[in-house]
Amino acid sequence: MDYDVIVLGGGAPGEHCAARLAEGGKRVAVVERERVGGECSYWACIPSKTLLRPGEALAAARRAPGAAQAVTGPLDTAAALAWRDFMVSDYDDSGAVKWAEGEGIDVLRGHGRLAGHGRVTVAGHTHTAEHVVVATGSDPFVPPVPGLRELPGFWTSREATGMTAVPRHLLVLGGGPVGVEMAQAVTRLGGSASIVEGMDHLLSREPRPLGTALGTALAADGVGLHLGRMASAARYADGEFVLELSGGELLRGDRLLVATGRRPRVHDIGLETVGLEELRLDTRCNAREGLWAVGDVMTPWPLTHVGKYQARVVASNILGRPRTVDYSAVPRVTYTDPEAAAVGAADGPVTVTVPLSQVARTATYTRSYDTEPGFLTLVSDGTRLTGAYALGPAAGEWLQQATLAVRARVPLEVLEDVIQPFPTFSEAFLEALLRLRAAAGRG
Ligand SMILES: Cc1cc2nc3c(=O)[nH]c(=O)nc-3n(C[C@H](O)[C@H](O)[C@H](O)COP(=O)(O)OP(=O)(O)OC[C@H]3O[C@@H](n4cnc5c(N)ncnc54)[C@H](O)[C@@H]3O)c2cc1C
Ligand SMILES: NC(=O)c1ccc[n+]([C@@H]2O[C@H](COP(=O)([O-])OP(=O)(O)OC[C@H]3O[C@@H](n4cnc5c(N)ncnc54)[C@H](O)[C@@H]3O)[C@@H](O)[C@H]2O)c1
Repeated sequence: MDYDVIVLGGGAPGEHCAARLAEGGKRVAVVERERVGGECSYWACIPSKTLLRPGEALAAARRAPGAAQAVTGPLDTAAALAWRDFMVSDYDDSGAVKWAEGEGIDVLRGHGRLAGHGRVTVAGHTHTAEHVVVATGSDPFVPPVPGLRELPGFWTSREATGMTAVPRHLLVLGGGPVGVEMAQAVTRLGGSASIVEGMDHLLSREPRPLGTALGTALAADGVGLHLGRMASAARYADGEFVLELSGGELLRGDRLLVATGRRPRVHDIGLETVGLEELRLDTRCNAREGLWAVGDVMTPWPLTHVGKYQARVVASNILGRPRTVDYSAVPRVTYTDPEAAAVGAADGPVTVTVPLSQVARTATYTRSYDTEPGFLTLVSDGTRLTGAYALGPAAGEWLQQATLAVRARVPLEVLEDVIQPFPTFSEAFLEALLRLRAAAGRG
């Protein structure tokens, strides 16, 4: 055997799996055909969060009397884009490769393909290993809207996160996390944006109240919202992209971002050579003897932290410590301002909502504390927390106590006995838990 484990795909989950295995004493190689670090590092999480941050910082200052008066000039777009370039290492993965080598991981450059059990062919050479971990990620999905797939020059998330100039008006097809984050980034970097979303609320995978409240916040930023609308045609005319909506309305923009979801990258990876027509995993993320998968290629939630979680589960199993995945408490955060965060179940027998305006932190955070959308919803089966979601400043940070509570199955009585610091957004849990216990008939 050349290796104990070959990881096919060097995105964040693949890297993470390889590092855990190398730490555990395994001989590991990662196969990567593009850049070590994958989508997240260069064209997804990192650049999108970096592009959102200048607008968020500026808006926070403008909401705080005293700081607002110090904001006298426009946002420096060139500096914001240069920060993005720095954060993606100018699209150069030599730092990531150096890191991998430092961990004792071999990087095999080129397109990898399974060539039978425990065999992976890269650049004409076949390498052998006891285990193979498929971590090939996902590609953007472009829907079959008439004219769209043939349209030259439309953006997917790669071009949007890599923008070298801010669009005057960005048309966004799809109101999921990619669409809403990029629409707000563009709007706050000095452009404008409209979102067309087929469902009747943004963030269609999340609870309706969360997507609806985010819509209110984005509309206040000036983002145009066309909800419950499908594009019936797309074209380029007179120097502009044109989206025709069901009902005949026309939207125009100098750029078009298609953000309508992603599909697993399973094309030409040789699944048939190991007798598989498709990847199906058990709760250990195992497809068959010696074949595992992590990350977007096979996941209930295509998120970096979920892929890295799967990676830890797989590494643990390969290292002889049996472990299975538990998806009951998957945290999701959309990094708009305000943030939209959710974990666990969207609905349950007992559900309560409290507005953020009633916690003292909100009033110390912004002068417009009672007019901005913000809330915390808790979902329970009557004895434990089974889900939670929130919209508000840094909601992705303070909602994580709900992630722990759901995952650890903390009884409501214990949660209510938790001391929350004053004044924090976390104090919203106090009132919400009181109401939850009353609603569950246990107050
Ligand atoms: C705009 C955007 C923003 C996002 N923001 C967030 C966020 O804030 N937080 C979050 O948790 N998630 C976010 N995501 C999702 C996150 O980017 C993905 O979940 C994550 O990148 C998946 O990692 P992966 O390793 O499975 O796939 P990838 O990152 O795509 O990595 C797979 C790697 O495998 C390589 N590869 C594929 N096939 C082969 C082959 N046959 N041979 C050799 N190499 C191959 C590819 O080149 C790639 O480098 C975002 C996604 C987008 C599009
Ligand atoms: N902050 C984050 O964690 C973050 C940020 C960006 C992306 N991501 C991940 O990347 C993945 C891809 O994101 P995404 O936003 O592209 O996908 P998505 O599947 O989450 O959202 C796509 C949206 O497009 C809509 N849609 C699909 N076809 C349409 C059509 N023809 N017309 C109008 N609307 C249509 C869907 O209803 C859906 O709301 C997500 O699953 C998410 O997990 C995460």
